[in-house]
Amino acid sequence: MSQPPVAFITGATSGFGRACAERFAEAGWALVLTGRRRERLEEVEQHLADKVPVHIATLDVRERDAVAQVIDALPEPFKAVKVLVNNAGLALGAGPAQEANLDDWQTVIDTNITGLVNVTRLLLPTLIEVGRGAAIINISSTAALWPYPGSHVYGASKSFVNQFSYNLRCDLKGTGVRVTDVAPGMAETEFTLVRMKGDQNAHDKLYGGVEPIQPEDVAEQVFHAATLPAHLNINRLELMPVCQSWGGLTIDRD
Ligand SMILES: NC(=O)C1=CN([C@@H]2O[C@H](COP(=O)(O)OP(=O)(O)OC[C@H]3O[C@@H](n4cnc5c(N)ncnc54)[C@H](OP(=O)(O)O)[C@@H]3O)[C@@H](O)[C@H]2O)C=CC1
Ligand SMILES: O=CCS(=O)(=O)O
Repeated sequence: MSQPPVAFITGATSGFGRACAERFAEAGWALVLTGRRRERLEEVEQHLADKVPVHIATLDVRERDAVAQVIDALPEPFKAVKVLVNNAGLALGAGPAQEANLDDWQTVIDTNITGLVNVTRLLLPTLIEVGRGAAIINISSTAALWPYPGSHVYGASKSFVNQFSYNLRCDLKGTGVRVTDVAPGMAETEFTLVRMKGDQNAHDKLYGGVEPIQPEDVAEQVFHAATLPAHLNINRLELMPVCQSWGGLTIDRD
């Protein structure tokens, strides 16, 4: 009997990553689920393991050696990763750049840029070996392209993800490996709780009285992009809730 295809998802303990795990499981994919919170990984595993093969690995994507170890130690049925969902990421703080905490900036850069690069580079040989039909789905953000006050390093880190995705496509030409940059706008996950360091009021205020994107909405788009016919590549997929649009430029007057 043939093995199910394997999806490797970073940040599968919450939000988009967890919803992606559920979406791929629904379609019968085997899952490699990673994140820092072990108990959350176990919870997701428990929820999905009666449907599909699941391998969990506690992993901080910032740690290159740990990423290499997790990939090297993948059990046989999980080795041939066909889809990588680079989802792990965060923002920290929402105040102006001049008030930002430099350690927070470093964490955002290390996670959203270095972490994503670590996982991508170390899985590229596998993805290339799988070849036609393989896919890298990178979660960037509307903040990659649309500036707003307080986005500073977060938005810039997502611009990196966007351009890295395009540049990967250039280098992967001829390998069959697709690359898609998925750029969601405002979505209700643990993102704001993390960004605002546990401030539940900030979470409730942002998502109250509107209809934000839900994790399942993003998972559906990720799954769609990852399972297109093998000759097709969505380069960038930007997604907003209907309640969100642009505010225009601002002017500082005397
Ligand atoms: N919510 C939103 O409005 C939007 C979010 N995004 C992006 O989507 C992605 C997912 O965020 P979202 O689901 O919203 O937020 P959540 O906070 O719900 O999920 C973030 C996930 O990233 C993981 N993570 C964070 N840091 C690390 C790390 N160093 N190593 C490994 N895993 C890590 C967390 O797992 P753990 O803590 O267990 O390690 C968690 O599973 C992020 O890249 C975010 O920037 C993009 C556009 C909009
Ligand atoms: O990436 C997250 C969306 S936003 O908070 O930057 O608008």
